[in-house]
Amino acid sequence: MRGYVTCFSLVSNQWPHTVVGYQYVFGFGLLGAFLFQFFVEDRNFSKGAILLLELLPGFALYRGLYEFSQYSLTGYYQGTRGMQWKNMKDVENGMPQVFIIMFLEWLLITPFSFYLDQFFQSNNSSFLGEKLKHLHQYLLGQRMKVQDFDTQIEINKLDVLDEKKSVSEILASDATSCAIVCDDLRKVYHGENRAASKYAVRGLSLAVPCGQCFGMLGPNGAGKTSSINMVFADDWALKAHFRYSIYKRAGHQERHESNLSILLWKSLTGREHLLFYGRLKNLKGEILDNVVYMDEPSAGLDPASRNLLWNVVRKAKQGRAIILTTHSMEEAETLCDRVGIFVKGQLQCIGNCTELKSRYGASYIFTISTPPSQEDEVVRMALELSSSSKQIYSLAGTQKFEISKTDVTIADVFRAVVNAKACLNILAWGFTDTTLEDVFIKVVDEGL
Ligand SMILES: Nc1ncnc2c1ncn2[C@@H]1O[C@H](COP(=O)(O)OP(=O)(O)OP(=O)(O)O)[C@@H](O)[C@H]1O
Repeated sequence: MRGYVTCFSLVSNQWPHTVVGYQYVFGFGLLGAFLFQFFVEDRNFSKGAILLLELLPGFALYRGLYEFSQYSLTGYYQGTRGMQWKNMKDVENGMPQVFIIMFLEWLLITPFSFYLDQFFQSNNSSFLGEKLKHLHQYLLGQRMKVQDFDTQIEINKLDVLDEKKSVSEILASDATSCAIVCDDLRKVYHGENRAASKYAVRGLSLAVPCGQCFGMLGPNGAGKTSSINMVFADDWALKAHFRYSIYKRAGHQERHESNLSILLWKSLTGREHLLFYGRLKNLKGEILDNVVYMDEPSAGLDPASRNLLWNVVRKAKQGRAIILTTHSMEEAETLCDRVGIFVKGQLQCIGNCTELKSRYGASYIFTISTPPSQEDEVVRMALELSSSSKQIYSLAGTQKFEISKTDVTIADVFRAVVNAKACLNILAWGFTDTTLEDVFIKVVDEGL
């Protein structure tokens, strides 16, 4: 019995499986005692049918134990020694078949149990477990489908291409002041069961020098945390595409090696890999200790604590590279020397906030609030200011228009509002240059 419990426990060490294992053994014990045993003892019952029943592991085990008990009972009353090897030849006891069946089933069930064990443990991230999952998908005819899978990820944004170019130059040069250099970083989440796999990070190339704070912006699920986790967190595998500036620091002769896959351990973090290879190259601690990352650090903080945090970050920036993810445009403008906006795992634009605003902000934003009944007059007024005025927001009398900078001057808008006050009940109005938030919305809209 114990052998079978062990066999079923192998399926998983989680208790529900063990309970099922015990129930199986117990159930077959009862069936054996109240059903199968009568067939065995009935001399007229077909031997072939018994053999078929013994193909069920529980019955084969029961038959073996039953025969052992019969021999020991006889031995007890007749003074013999119970079942011995020579008794294997007795045609009536069927022990050779039992041993053969159990041996063959052991050969089959052991790897199968191991397969189930690896496959069903949801938190199993072992290499073998992953391979078995893929094998399972393959066997089910579910060859791994990677959502929007492109082996060659296309980048058509000039600023992003420039960043990629400078990463290549940094990797090609002997010395660099960059604390972080990511080259073509990618992350794929393999779908559970029949779900398609997904590219969470698509070819991120980024160089962050010491003393710079880089802001990662993007909508929920854009791949910011996945990118950061690949560099820093404990339980993520590094891809062979990912190279750290450590190799550059390690010396000229390492360049060739850095372009090849290096030995990566799943149990080590990006930082620990850095330390390991760095120490092998006799690098000093301070080189390895100059990177900080913050994932939405001010989320949930009150304004006073947030200001305090921002001051600390500003001070900490000296001599360190900081990567920060945030949904607060104010935080990005306050702390970041450069920002990158991510959409669907891909960097859509990169640069400092002023650059991005002037690049993406060819328009002013004209906001005006009136009673809802006067909305149409306001739209007419915006169109009079510029025929290309574009309404970008309208709710309960508050409307926002995008007006090209080449079409109007600030004075034109002031004049139009003063004139409109004669016939419209203007509750509030504003005229602003493009904000980082506008850039964000625009870039995200384009990228989706
Ligand atoms: N463990 C995981 N398994 C499968 N998919 C995942 C896993 N973690 C993240 N994803 C998916 O990868 C994509 C990127 O997620 P990620 O958390 O990196 O985005 P994010 O930009 O940090 O989002 P947020 O701003 O909400 O933190 C998302 O579509 C997410 O659903």
